[in-house]
Amino acid sequence: MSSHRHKKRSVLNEPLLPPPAKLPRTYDELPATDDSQQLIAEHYSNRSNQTVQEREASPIIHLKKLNNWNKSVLIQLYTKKNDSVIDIACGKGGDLIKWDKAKVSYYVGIDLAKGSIEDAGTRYNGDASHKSKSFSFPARLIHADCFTVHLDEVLQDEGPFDICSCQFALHYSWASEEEARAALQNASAVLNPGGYFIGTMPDANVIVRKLRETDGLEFGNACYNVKFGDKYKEKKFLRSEPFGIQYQFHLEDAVSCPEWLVHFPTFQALAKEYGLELVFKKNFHDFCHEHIKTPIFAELMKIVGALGHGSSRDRLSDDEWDAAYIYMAFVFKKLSFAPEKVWENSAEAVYSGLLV
Ligand SMILES: C[S@@+](CC[C@H](N)C(=O)[O-])C[C@H]1O[C@@H](n2cnc3c(N)ncnc32)[C@H](O)[C@@H]1O
Repeated sequence: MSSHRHKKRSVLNEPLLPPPAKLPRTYDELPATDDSQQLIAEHYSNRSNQTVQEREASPIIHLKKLNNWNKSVLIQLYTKKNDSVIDIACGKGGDLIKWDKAKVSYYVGIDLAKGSIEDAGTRYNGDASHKSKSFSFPARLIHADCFTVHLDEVLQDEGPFDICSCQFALHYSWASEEEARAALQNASAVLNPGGYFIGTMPDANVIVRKLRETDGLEFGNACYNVKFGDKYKEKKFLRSEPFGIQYQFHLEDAVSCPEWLVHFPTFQALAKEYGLELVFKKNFHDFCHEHIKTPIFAELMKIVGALGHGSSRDRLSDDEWDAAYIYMAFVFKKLSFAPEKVWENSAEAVYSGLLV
């Protein structure tokens, strides 16, 4: 008995996470949008696939690994064997292996950045110089704008799905109410009743709190930078205008483009309109602290090496841990009696499919 307990403790005690940051107060006021979709698509399309060596040399390698661990945990918590999955804003298919480990039966990945969809195809199929890992599930990759295209119509012969995943991307839909609604309508429309909408995105509470704590309109550290425009010099955001609150985001060696705050209470209320009920939301610090307690996830943390081995060069830095604090995870469940929502804006959007 005691040896069993001792064994368990050693798993829980190691690896050690830094303490969570103090949770922010909820910000109570929020307040526009320009056409930035093109910029976002180009930014992500133009990011080249890194080699393993380039990736390991990244100044935020431990943060990238920690983010991957968070996504893996979320996927493993909510995916059952043989589930079908739709990955909204799938990027370069960085989660394909995670879905393989979760033993899904079918995968559809969709992204606005054509270059990223092509890279995802290469990751799945391999290319002339690299034979890919062979995945145990069939996949379809589609180049489309997930926040304007009606995905249920595009995928009417394939859905509904058990899991809808949107990792590090939902905030791009908050450029306008139309896009935020379309994102949620899509997530709901492609899901089976009882299915899960899982995701990760910036934590607007933390961002607004940090903005208010800083003298100017800019904050960050060696890993990231957030900059608001003069329009927000009062640092007040109207609850009645929760969409289109843009800031410029830079994450070293990863992202440099406009992003939008997602006011969570509004997000939750909108999701409910589309038959999606909140299961949980959690800042990454709390999410990490909670799930590192589970031996298999602690073991996974060691395998992915997010915390490193403790030497000054090989460990999650304080700045990386502080950068993790600006993100959160969320899960919604599709109600079995979800309302039938009709698309209000039926503008036809262009998409092109790429079968892999
Ligand atoms: C930070 S990356 C995350 C990629 C991937 N989900 C991951 O976790 O590795 C954000 C992704 O959102 C995509 N994106 C942004 N706006 C989009 C839209 N309207 N429709 C589809 N994808 C979009 C970008 O092209 C980019 O691939």
